Amino acid sequence: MSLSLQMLGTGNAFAKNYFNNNGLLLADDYTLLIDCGITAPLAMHTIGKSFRDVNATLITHIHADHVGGLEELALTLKHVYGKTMRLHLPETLVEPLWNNTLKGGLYQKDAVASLTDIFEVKPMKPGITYKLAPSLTLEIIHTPHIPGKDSYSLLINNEIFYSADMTFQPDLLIRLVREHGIRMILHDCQLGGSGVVHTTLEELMSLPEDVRRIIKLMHYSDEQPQFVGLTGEMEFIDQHVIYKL
Ligand SMILES: O=c1ccn([C@@H]2O[C@@H]3COP(=O)(O)O[C@H]3[C@H]2O)c(=O)[nH]1
Ligand SMILES: [Zn+2]
Ligand SMILES: [Zn+2]
Repeated sequence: MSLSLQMLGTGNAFAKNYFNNNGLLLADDYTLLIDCGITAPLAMHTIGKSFRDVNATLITHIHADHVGGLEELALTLKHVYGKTMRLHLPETLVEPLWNNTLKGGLYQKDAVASLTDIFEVKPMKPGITYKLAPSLTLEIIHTPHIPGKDSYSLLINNEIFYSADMTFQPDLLIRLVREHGIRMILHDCQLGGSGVVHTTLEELMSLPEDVRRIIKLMHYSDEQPQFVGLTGEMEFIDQHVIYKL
């Protein structure tokens, strides 16, 4: 069994030197796109891949750096390739993703009036393990981000935690490592300021050593090069590099 991750981008919502924090999870010959932000179509083009190469897409929450590329994805697949993308997403996001984000661009009288008319929708509930492919299972965990905006982190194969955008949750992280045996944490990382809607580097640095040791940092600002070497045991992941998980 082979599991790898290639981030299409590792930047935060306002980064200009990095694409949006979206990733390709490669489980043997199955590819899952985790989030599809505004820059995802260009990032895919940059690494020489097409949305046709993706078996399914998963959405963590509704912010443009995570869903802004879905209109292009859906229209390209439908009108250029005659395909439909399988879309895994928390059930609470199905209605707002359509009504608040995609309807404006994708609605078509008598043809496309809901998310299920343009995607193969697979709603998910927290606490249930979903088998997406022979060597890939996924569970969603509701994690705090912005008041009133549902956001969900991921448990991959019951051994890797992939954070959505989230505020600092030390108890969850410690529990995942010490009680659940998680062996890797991919975490969003705000390099400066206070962690109002994201987790800051300073907060992650305050975690115990056994937790820090398995953290990889993503969703960072253009200031990232100034922080290389200043993150303790935690390493930045680079966009487009394929990491064996
Ligand atoms: O109360 C708020 C709400 C939002 N924001 C910014 O908007 C961005 C939206 O995408 P993001 O979730 O990746 O990051 C968010 C932040 O950079 C913020 O700083 N404070
Ligand atoms: Zn984001
Ligand atoms: Zn967000």
